[in-house]
Amino acid sequence: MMKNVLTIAGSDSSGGAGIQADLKTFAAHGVFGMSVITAVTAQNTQGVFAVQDITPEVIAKQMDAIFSDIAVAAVKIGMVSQIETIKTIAAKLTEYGAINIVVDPVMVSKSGYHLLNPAAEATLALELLPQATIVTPNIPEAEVITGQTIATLADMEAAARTIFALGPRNVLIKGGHLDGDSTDILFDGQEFVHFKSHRIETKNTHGTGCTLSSAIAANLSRGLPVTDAVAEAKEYITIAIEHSLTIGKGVGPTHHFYTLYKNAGLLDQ
Ligand SMILES: Nc1ncnc2c1ncn2[C@@H]1O[C@H](COP(=O)(O)OP(=O)(O)OP(=O)(O)O)[C@@H](O)[C@H]1O
Ligand SMILES: Cc1ncc(COP(=O)(O)O)c(N)n1
Repeated sequence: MMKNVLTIAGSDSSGGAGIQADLKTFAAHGVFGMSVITAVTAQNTQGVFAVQDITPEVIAKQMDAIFSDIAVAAVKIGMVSQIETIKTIAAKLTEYGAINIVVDPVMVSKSGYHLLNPAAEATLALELLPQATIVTPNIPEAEVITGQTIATLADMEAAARTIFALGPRNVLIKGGHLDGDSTDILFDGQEFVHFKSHRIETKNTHGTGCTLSSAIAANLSRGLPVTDAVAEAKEYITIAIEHSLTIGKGVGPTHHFYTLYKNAGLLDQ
């Protein structure tokens, strides 16, 4: 039976990141996507120009509407903006006993806009990380959460240990921001697993983190163990970046449906 997967995140008007990337990723994985919108951003490949946060009351109502009616097999959490937003989401996840929770601790957009109020960073770590099946910070986010500097794979492993101590069951530190190969490191409290891909030379990496975390959530919803869920998600994002789309004048999006379109003979249309 098709699994139902929820994203709790912000809307990206240009469709490359946030809710839009998440729903496309869910569709590409054959799961039924649902969304709780935390904020509406006016955004394109060049920057973020305005943000309207959705009130905690309306976020709570969106979660009630979904969880009171539909079985949710996994939840991905992205942009969460404000302290009260985070507290509301954390309380509702507890109330409904949500499972397979993937927390992507989105802080600053590629274009440099603070999508998370810096005053809410500690709340995110305290309230959401303990509920996470897996948390997926990029390097700058891992540096903020830990206060540690990360320049090497060994630094990534050390930061993963520090973040694990905050309560998530697994930590995946993404290596997209280091030079050289793009290696993501998974830590389950016991062992490290490295997921390596060669660095793809492209400027089009808008929404890569959103896409990876949604792919992990989709894979967890199908019952895959965490290591397999991450391995398959890493393959998916690598293909999506390899075939990224030069849309707009700035940092373009990735291609969510490359393999599906290829198999259906749709690529030349
Ligand atoms: N140039 C690249 N070549 C290959 N893989 C990449 C590249 N850039 C990012 N990745 C991969 O994409 C995934 C997302 O990593 P990244 O560090 O870019 O996350 P992020 O900064 O949170 O993304 P975003 O903020 O755009 O959502 C990781 O699996 C990473 O290894
Ligand atoms: C609504 C929303 N959520 C997340 C991101 C992060 O993606 P990126 O770092 O590629 O800008 C974004 N830009 N917008």
